[in-house]
Amino acid sequence: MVISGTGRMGRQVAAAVLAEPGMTPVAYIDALAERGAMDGIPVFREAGVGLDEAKPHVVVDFTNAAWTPVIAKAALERGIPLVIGTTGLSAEFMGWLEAETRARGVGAVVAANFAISAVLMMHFAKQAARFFDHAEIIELHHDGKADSPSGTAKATAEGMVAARGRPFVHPEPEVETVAGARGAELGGVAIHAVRLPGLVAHQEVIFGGQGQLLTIRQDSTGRDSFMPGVLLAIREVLGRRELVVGLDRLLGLA
Ligand SMILES: NC(=O)C1=CN([C@@H]2O[C@H](COP(=O)(O)OP(=O)(O)OC[C@H]3O[C@@H](n4cnc5c(N)ncnc54)[C@H](OP(=O)(O)O)[C@@H]3O)[C@@H](O)[C@H]2O)C=CC1
Ligand SMILES: O=C(O)C1=N[C@H](C(=O)O)C[C@H](O)C1
Repeated sequence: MVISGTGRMGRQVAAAVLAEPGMTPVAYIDALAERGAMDGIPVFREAGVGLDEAKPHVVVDFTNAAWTPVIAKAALERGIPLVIGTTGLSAEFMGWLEAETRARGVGAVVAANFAISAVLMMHFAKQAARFFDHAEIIELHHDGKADSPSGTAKATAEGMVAARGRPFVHPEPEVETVAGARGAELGGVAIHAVRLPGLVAHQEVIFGGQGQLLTIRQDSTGRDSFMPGVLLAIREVLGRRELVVGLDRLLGLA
């Protein structure tokens, strides 16, 4: 296994893979890395060189929307399947990945969230979506997070709108005394992003109706929450020949 990214998630994946029978982290690839090895694992800075030297069965990427297209291109050119957890990826890149995996017959799994509790939270939010006209999302993350809103929040809102077949009702303020007070908006769902030290990754989906509220809340209290999903995706991607978006598809939920 080659791990793209030596950040919080890359290193957590390396530890999980190391502890998993039958899996070995053979190298990291990190374009910005200053050291030649981390945790006893060699670090390559150039994608092609790293893949040619390490010859992995799978690449796992947790980096940044600027880097993921680079490692994805290098991996697919070599026929190596990918598991991608990086969020904030462009629609253009996702379209390219869909076409490229299909054309080459090489698998890729892209999931905004690998925690089973988050996958279920998104699943339940989709189920509730057709019973309410109003919904808002509060996502809460650590203060080091690069992208806002979170990929999970976007995927949740998109899934809810698709499940319902039309946008939610989004009440606009008559007067907005501080710009952005109503948050971002996707398909009528207001999304509010909280960034604080002390948080890991959390989300509330709040549905409002006549005299009632439904709140679906999910908490990742540690990055170990993502590891069973990542390991499942690594195993599954080897048997795939095209792009799979969302862990729900690997869990029989979609
Ligand atoms: N799908 C899921 O379940 C989860 C997804 N994520 C997503 O994973 C991604 C990484 O998260 P996290 O590990 O916390 O982030 P970190 O900031 O800790 O790590 C990011 C990694 O990407 C590298 N990187 C950043 N920018 C670039 C660039 N322009 N070119 C090349 N490499 C770059 C960093 O290199 P360096 O350290 O050398 O600067 C680092 O190795 C995020 O998109 C996050 O949203 C996170 C948790 C769960
Ligand atoms: O950056 C993070 O930490 C996380 N990113 C993913 C996202 O953007 O949804 C998944 C999880 O929320 C943790």
